[in-house]
Amino acid sequence: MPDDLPDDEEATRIVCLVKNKQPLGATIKRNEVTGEIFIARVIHGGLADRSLLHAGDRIIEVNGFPVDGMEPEQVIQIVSQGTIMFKVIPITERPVHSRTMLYVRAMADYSPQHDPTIPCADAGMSFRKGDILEIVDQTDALWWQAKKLPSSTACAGLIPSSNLLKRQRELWWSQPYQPHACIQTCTTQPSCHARSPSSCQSALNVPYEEVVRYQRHPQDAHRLIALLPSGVGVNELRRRLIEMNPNIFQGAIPTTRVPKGYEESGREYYFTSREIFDNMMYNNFLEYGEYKGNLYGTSIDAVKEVLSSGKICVIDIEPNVRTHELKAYIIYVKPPSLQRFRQTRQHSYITTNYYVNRPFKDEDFQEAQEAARKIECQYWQFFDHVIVNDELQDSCVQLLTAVNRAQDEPQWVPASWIRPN
Ligand SMILES: Nc1ncnc2c1ncn2[C@@H]1O[C@H](COP(=O)(O)OP(=O)(O)OP(=O)(O)O)[C@@H](O)[C@H]1O
Repeated sequence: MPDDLPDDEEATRIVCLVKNKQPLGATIKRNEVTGEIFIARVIHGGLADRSLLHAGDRIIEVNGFPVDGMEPEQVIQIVSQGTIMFKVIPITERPVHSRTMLYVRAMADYSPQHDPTIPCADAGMSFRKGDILEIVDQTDALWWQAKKLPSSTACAGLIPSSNLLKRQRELWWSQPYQPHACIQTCTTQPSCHARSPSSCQSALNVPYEEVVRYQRHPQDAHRLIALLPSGVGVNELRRRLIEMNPNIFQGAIPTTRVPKGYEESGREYYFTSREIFDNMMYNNFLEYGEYKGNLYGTSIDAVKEVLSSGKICVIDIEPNVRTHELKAYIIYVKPPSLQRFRQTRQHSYITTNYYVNRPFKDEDFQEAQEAARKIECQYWQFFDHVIVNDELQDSCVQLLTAVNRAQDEPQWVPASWIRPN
């Protein structure tokens, strides 16, 4: 160090880095009163972070040019590719990073390129509803830093904080929630609502749902397996699963539908009369609905009975079953392309409100695809697994694999299921 340094000279740090095409991973701001340029935020795992630049450092020079009084845009122009030398006065008291272990499931789609409010679109991270995000920094009340899981990159991206995204509901939450027309949530008993602390409805009011990794203990009850929607073969898949091993798999939905030849009451469904169904409706159902002229219900007690017998309960119903008690694993059965739909269903029969077992028509495929589009808009974020029901045999294998994984391997579940308060 030179001997003649003035006493009041502040300690500076020279940071030299070689920048390729990747972004610097930092944003800068100007103090409007003094004209001084500061590093506003450093993206976790980015180039600036790895080069030991910190939020709050004051930039004095870039490549030998003094930057005080410059517009931030002018500074950015100097920071192009190649070797960059920053002379900075390091921030004296670095804020303690609130590095939290927070994982969330996104309930909305987000694209930084379409967000006029983001401080730097290049530093932003896009996500789709249903994506699991690791929130690595919540220091800023408006802009969090996150990584999308499973993540191969070390570098985080900017995303709107929960509060900010909530305020931008119209912009990002393009599909407001509309309950399925034929399913009515049971309102006759207030306890029905209390039974579903983390149902879809409550999760739809927050932009991010906190999640944790959960693995069922071998001695715990099995997770409920819910297949949806109707019309793409869920009935057939469920039936085949149960048929494969009726000692392990069982259904638990009361219905007023007449059993098909191969069905047994208490195995695929509980076949019951309208009078008994009506009585059950008032004290036993989480939800119920009419489908093709027959009533179906989610009887919480029937599901619990199957689970407490040690079996795996498989139902086909709307995903209102997201409760900490049942820890439902939701499998979405998606229609294949129109062409594959036609090919695979050539020898299959459909039952509608008016016909029992008639061949499939093009309208049926179009209707199923339209219904799937709507279901995806409303519920995609809640699906734990997606099976495209193309080749039936193939779908059965996929279903069995998914069901086993749900029971025996760690999965993301709402945090409220594990710590209800
Ligand atoms: N992948 C597939 N390939 C060929 N046929 C299929 C396939 N999946 C289902 N099917 C057949 O399509 C018909 C309708 O299937 P299924 O009864 O499972 O309908 P669903 O989607 O459960 O609707 P619903 O609730 O109206 O019964 C059945 O004959 C079934 O065997």
